[in-house]
Amino acid sequence: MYQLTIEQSFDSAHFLAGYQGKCGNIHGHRWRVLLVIQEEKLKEEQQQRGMCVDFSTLKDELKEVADQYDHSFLIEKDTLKERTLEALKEEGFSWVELEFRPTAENFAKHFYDLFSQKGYDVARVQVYETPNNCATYTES
Ligand SMILES: Nc1nc2c(c(=O)[nH]1)N=C([C@H](O)[C@H](O)COP(=O)(O)OP(=O)(O)OP(=O)(O)O)CN2
Repeated sequence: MYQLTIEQSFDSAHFLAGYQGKCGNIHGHRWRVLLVIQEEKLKEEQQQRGMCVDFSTLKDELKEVADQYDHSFLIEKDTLKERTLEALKEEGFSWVELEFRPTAENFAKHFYDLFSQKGYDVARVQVYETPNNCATYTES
């Protein structure tokens, strides 16, 4: 089995709704996402001969996803008042509404599912929320 690992990152603000402690306040992270995909066999033809998939293809796909969150405010759906969102909008701030609480675990599963849906055999996804804190999601 061959495995490829690709890393991308994004800088975002978030808070954990309902969290008793400092992470309940708005704060920022540089989120590092490590995507590991696997293949039994390498491609045999043309450009990708001897590869599972071209690193640059995978890197671009992960960057496209990471860029959706970059320099944004990640808000779990229904956790801020409508008038707070209106005020953010008036100030010209942008945010991304998430269906899940923005924890490292939930992001790891989110990226796992996304790349599985794209047709990759995803071995695992690791999300570093800080240099020392990392969550891994795998199904194998
Ligand atoms: N299992 C999880 N625990 C926590 C998560 C998470 O995603 N999964 N997230 C948070 C907070 O977002 C927090 O910012 C990160 O944790 P923490 O270690 O408290 O952050 P720091 O490294 O900045 O803490 P220092 O005390 O400054 O070292 C909380 N828990």
